[in-house]
Amino acid sequence: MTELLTAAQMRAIEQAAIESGETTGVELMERAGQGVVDAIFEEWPELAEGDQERGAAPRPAASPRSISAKMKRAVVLCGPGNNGGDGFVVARLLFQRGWAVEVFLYGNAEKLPSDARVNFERWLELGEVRALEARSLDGYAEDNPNTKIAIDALFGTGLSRPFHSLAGVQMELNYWEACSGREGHGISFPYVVAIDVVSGICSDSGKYLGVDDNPYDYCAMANLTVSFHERKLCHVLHHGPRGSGQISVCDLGLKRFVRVPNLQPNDRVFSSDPSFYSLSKFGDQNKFGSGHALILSGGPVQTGAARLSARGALRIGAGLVTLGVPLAAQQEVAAQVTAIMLKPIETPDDLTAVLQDSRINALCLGPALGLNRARRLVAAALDAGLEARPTVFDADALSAFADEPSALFEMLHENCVLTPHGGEFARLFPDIAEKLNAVPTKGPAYSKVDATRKAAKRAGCVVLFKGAATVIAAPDGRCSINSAHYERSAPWLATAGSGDVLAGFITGLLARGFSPMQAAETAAWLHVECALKFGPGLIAEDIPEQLPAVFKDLGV
Ligand SMILES: NC(=O)C1=CN([C@@H]2O[C@H](COP(=O)(O)OP(=O)(O)OC[C@H]3O[C@@H](n4cnc5c(N)ncnc54)[C@H](O)[C@@H]3O)[C@@H](O)[C@H]2O)[C@@H](O)CC1
Ligand SMILES: Nc1ncnc2c1ncn2[C@@H]1O[C@H](COP(=O)(O)OP(=O)(O)O)[C@@H](O)[C@H]1O
Ligand SMILES: [K+]
Repeated sequence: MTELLTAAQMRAIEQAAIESGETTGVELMERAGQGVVDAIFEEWPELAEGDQERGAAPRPAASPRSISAKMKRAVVLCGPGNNGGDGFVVARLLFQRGWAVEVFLYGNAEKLPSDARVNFERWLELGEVRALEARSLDGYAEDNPNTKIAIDALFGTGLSRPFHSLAGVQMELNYWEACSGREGHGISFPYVVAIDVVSGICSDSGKYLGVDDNPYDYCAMANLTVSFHERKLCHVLHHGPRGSGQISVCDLGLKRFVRVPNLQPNDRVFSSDPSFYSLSKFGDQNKFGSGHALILSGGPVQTGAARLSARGALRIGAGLVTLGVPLAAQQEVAAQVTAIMLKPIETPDDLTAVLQDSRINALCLGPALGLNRARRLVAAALDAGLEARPTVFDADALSAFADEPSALFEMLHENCVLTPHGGEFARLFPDIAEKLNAVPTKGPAYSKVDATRKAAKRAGCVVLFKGAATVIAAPDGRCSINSAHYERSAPWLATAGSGDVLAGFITGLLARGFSPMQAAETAAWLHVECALKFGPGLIAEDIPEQLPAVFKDLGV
């Protein structure tokens, strides 16, 4: 598992490294700038061709007047903090490779923090710094057709309030990002490279601060974002993935400092993957050794969702899977399933009777269950047979409590998992959703991580909040994110019934003995893997059928 850091955690790690005496802020900034340059040439190797080292010796050649039109050009936009400091380092390093580099500063050079100031002065020995104004980039790409790279070093982890003051510059970066790499009308546009965080995005939440509508039309965006040490939360949350382009992480040599005292295990957020948990089956267990999952179905013509869940639970390795079906839907379900078993469950008493079998060790309620049926069955589900039986609540089992979420929370126990999408989340946790959806006016803004942690605490169980970034949190603060972005982008997963399969995956893993947190994390990760395995054209029925191939790839 890799870690996803908040700005405060990153600062604490840097601080610990500097206080240890092993490094200095200036040295870290140099490594950061070098990392950005390395990442640029790794992403676009053709840009490195023909570069000739100028060496480090100061020379006055950077004056715009003495720059040849044939030289590759970079424009570097530096801000008032250390992110700007990284920008000055990048400017110097590109200059030393023989590039024409033009540097703009937003803010007062006198007020730059000390490390950034050092690099500002180093740059001044090589070239000029112009004041960045709203219209500074108007017509820039057209007037300077050899501009290959634009560096966004305006704000990084320190953005604390909305940044609208340079709307013209931000829109130009947005336009360049969209047009770069494409030839059109004889003009080529530079690639936009953001240092650490795309300027305008809050590092902890991934939200463009102060923005409530579509930010992709007018906020700064990047083709490549180069971050340091570990990815930040913004790289996987909210607007962050789309705004960041690709992510490259540069190692600053700080690994030793990750365990600084103020990083408590449950304050940390990880990127979920199944590397910690074994999916293999061992020994000579019989089928009951892998558990028995019960999935409750809705009534006639509403059985498809539960069947998808059941198929998911069986494929992921539950030893037995039974569908609990009302009498009127028995024939319909029986005609559609083979290895999956059926039990008539009409009333709460029927459910209580079935659950006396303690071998049924995982339960799923929700997919197309119907609001009334859900409301009637939940209490029996939580109260019968096995104590604290692992139980997944999805879809209708969540919405059924929209009027009185606390009635549900009072019944839940620590082995439950709630799997809301955005709408269901807002029904169960309206105040939290309101806070999450409000236009953020200052950073760090309230994030999906904050919201899911708070929800898990309130519900007293694991909450898996779905989306392209699925956030999973436990009441004690443990949290991970399953991100379907970048190389794991899986937009085909947003298809009817896909969430039902996920609920089945979690239930199946609970039946196999996974803890609620492990089951949710592993299921969410495998869900995306299945979508990637199948690719475009995926429908919900295909998802469970990819598991054998995914398991094979994993060596399960
Ligand atoms: N601290 C370190 O040792 C290192 C820091 N690094 C870089 O430093 C960055 C963090 O630096 P900082 O903490 O200085 O933060 P930033 O450089 O992101 O900017 C903070 C400054 O911007 C101002 N500001 C915030 N929002 C504003 C707005 N909307 N309009 C105008 N001004 C605004 C703040 O008051 C502060 O002066 C990282 O993202 C990374 O790029 C790297 O060099 C690696 C080493
Ligand atoms: N853009 C996306 N990329 C990847 N996965 C997504 C995306 N949008 C939604 N998902 C995933 O698809 C599933 C949809 O579930 P849900 O909304 O409950 O749908 P349904 O009720 O139709 O089953 C969830 O697992 C969610 O995390
Ligand atoms: K930046």
